[in-house]
Amino acid sequence: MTMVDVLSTAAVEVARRIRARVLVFLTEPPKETEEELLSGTDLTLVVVGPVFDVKNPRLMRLSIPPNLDLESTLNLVSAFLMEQQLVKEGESFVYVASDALGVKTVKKNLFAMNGFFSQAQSVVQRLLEIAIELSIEGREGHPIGTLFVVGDVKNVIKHSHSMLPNPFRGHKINVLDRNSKEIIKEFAQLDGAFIISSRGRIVSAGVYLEVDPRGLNLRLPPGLGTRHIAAAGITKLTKATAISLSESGTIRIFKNGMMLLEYNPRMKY
Ligand SMILES: Nc1ncnc2c1ncn2[C@@H]1O[C@H](COP(=O)(O)OP(=O)(O)OP(=O)(O)O)[C@@H](O)[C@H]1O
Repeated sequence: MTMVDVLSTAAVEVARRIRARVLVFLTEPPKETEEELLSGTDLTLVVVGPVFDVKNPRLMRLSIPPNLDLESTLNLVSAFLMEQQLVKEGESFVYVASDALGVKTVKKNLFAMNGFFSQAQSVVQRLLEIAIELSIEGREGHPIGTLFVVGDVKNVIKHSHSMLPNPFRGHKINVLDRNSKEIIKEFAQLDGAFIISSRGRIVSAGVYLEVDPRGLNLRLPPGLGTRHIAAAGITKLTKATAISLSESGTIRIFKNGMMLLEYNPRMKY
């Protein structure tokens, strides 16, 4: 019997006792657990893995950035479960990792819009992962804010201008390449936005987005400043997705002028 087998059996028992409705695997579950669960209990099984799939509503695969710390992973799983109405605020779910078993109670102040998790492609996920690290770590002891605009590069460029010579010109740096992370974090200290292709190539940084919010009918939470208006606005003007990191540590993802996710890794959820 492997460790995951042992933990899985215990997790089913814990779920039964605390009346949890969802069991989350942060690691590949044993095949028998899947079968046993789907026949013997009314638990929903969510497996965090590389593909998103809701074909079987009692056995879901959820794709979130793979290299997050446990707390951020569980927070994003919570957002997904709330979005799917699988748990309500105050309810708990049981999770199994490769060497741990735990219970997480879901709080309400994490916002994810319907469909976010099914849409987020790998480039957006990767930037979310980098934004989470930047939010937690800051840079040289200071909190920093930044903005990534992904996809529809031609149209994004039409609505922007460079504030400095493009440091990425002539370099083929891709956000999906593990080695690019430190470079991105370093250039995130520049004013302005990164422009990134839908395949992950960094086209430029230090870009000012020319967005006039009048007439765009953006529906944003109150109190957001110019970075966030530009982030939401560019996604209304183009087909791009924007990932903003506020100096306060909050990460927001926008598409079609709407906010799809709001998460602050520095906060306790
Ligand atoms: N149109 C824009 N295009 C690109 N970057 C922008 C734009 N507007 C603002 N920024 C960037 O956002 C930074 C912060 O601006 P501001 O404080 O108004 O935004 P904010 O939305 O309140 O963000 P934060 O929550 O981080 O303070 C600016 O210094 C600039 O680097």
